[in-house]
Amino acid sequence: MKIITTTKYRKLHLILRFLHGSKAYFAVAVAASLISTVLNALTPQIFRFSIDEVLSGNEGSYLSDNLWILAMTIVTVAVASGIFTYVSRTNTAIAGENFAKNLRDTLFTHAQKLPMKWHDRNQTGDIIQRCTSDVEVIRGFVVTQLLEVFRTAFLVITSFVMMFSMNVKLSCVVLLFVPIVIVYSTVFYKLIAKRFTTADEAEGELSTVVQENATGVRVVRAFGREQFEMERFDEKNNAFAKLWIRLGTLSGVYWGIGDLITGLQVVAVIIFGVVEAVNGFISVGEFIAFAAYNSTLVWPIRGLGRILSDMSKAGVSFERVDYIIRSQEEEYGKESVKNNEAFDASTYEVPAYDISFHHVSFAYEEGKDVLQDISFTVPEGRTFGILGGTGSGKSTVIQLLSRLYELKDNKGSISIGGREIKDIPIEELRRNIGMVLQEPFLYSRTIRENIAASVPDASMDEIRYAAQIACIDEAIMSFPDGYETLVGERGVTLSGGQKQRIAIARMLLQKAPIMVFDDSLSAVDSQTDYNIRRALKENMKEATVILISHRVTSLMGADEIMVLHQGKIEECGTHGELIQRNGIYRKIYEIQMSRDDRKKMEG
Ligand SMILES: Nc1ncnc2c1ncn2[C@@H]1O[C@H](COP(=O)(O)OP(=O)(O)OP(=O)(O)O)[C@@H](O)[C@H]1O
Repeated sequence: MKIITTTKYRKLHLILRFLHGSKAYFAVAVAASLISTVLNALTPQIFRFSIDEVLSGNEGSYLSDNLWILAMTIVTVAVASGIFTYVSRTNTAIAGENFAKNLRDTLFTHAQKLPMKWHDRNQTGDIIQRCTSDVEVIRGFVVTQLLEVFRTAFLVITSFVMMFSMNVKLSCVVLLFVPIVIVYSTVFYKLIAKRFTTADEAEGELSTVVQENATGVRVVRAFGREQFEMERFDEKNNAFAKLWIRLGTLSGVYWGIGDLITGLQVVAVIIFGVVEAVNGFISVGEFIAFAAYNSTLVWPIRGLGRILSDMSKAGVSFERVDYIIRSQEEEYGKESVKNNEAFDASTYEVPAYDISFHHVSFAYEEGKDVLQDISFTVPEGRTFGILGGTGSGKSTVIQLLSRLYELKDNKGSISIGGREIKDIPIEELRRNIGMVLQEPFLYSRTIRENIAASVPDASMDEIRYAAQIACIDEAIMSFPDGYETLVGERGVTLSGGQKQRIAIARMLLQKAPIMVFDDSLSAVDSQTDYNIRRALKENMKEATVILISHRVTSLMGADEIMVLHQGKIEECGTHGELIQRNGIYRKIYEIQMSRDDRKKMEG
């Protein structure tokens, strides 16, 4: 998958966009975190004051006689800091979850609108990973690391203000280490960024293998491909593990060297602090407070490396997620229609339904035409059959008709009712074309919901009527739960023919004026195929129908039949004309039908 560059500004823009509706929570979280940091910075000062007060031998002073006041102050500050930490965490959680929800919503909605070409180019596993784990990495960055960056910056400033106010020389010693740690962390950040990209891509490949095997488990078993698939999985799994081991080793080196720098910093502060204390430039209380500030600084500054490394991970995830967000949506329709504010897809009407292909050529990939100079017309209300061997381009014809793939300029034109389909708003076009695809897809929901997917508010009578025409009502009623039977992994396993008929019922319910059957009766027996076609003819007289099939019997009744061969029209005519012509159609017919069958059909 191509990675596009997402600049810092773009990332910031995305963060602000998806924080929409929860910016206030985020602001409260930052403010509460900063207040808690200030409160924590006060504690060493109270220590300092207490120690110096007691050691000064200033007996009789009010505070040395009432040390409980100092103790209570420390407790009060700790409690207040705890409350602000709580406020910060809860608001962070709300902001973070809203952020992730907005981001997931956008990705899902946008992915729905991306063209088929985009889906062909991108692996499902990888898309899933971008919409799930990458979103999680970004969420973690926004709610944890980003807040930590604010907090660390504020902590460093507050601590240095306190330290410089006590002893400039000693503060400079601590300050010396800050750029060393930051430079060191940044170098590490750069080093690790590329490796995270590779690791994420490897995770995507691994998910794809798992997803393919989960969905294609029957094929894997049927062809005895378990060993092959296990080896394929092992290969991806090993590559993935190796990448993470390398990342782990790199992190180990980073943390090891980081420990060394921290140790040196602590030693330097102790040595210089003792020297300053012995020379009387710093009191014992100040020295202890100094040591406390130094230790509170050490971890956030060291953590900066972790934050930066997580930021590099989030940076990669941002690019991966942005790849989806930036991908161009399907062209909606003619610009003039799209930009017309008064446009309402629900009232826009395709004028009439006769379909015309005019010198259409098409290639999925550059230079490899799968359709060549295809021209035909289907008058409104007629049935048009397409016959052809596998890969001859039958499905491509209907995918172009519904604009699942766009026709290139100068490669012919397709029109419905005299109007070019590129000028018809895509929503409207698809609302008028009911399609049953070669491999019907059913949701893991009830049969009723699956049929009603095309018209969610359809009545039970309408649903049953569609199912009766598709010759599936009886079978559905024989299930104990009838139309409420759950389909899929947690429900019944339907046969291929049953799935096809449910998909047909779903399409019939849509009552589209154009109906397309892409080899969608291949899994039903000839008798059921005939029953369905007869019921369709009786009940859907007005519809313009395109029927794709390998089976001559399915097409014989069509008003016109087009025979495709390697993307070209081989023959066109009625069944009778094509039989007379003695060409490829007749050959297929004779192969498929025994003489007795032919007599029966013709008689
Ligand atoms: N999304 C795609 N990307 C690239 N090539 C494709 C795509 N879909 C189909 N093709 C290629 O286009 C050619 C025509 O495919 P099409 O699916 O239209 O054939 P078909 O006649 O419907 O075949 P079948 O009867 O096997 O379904 C084939 O060579 C196929 O490999």
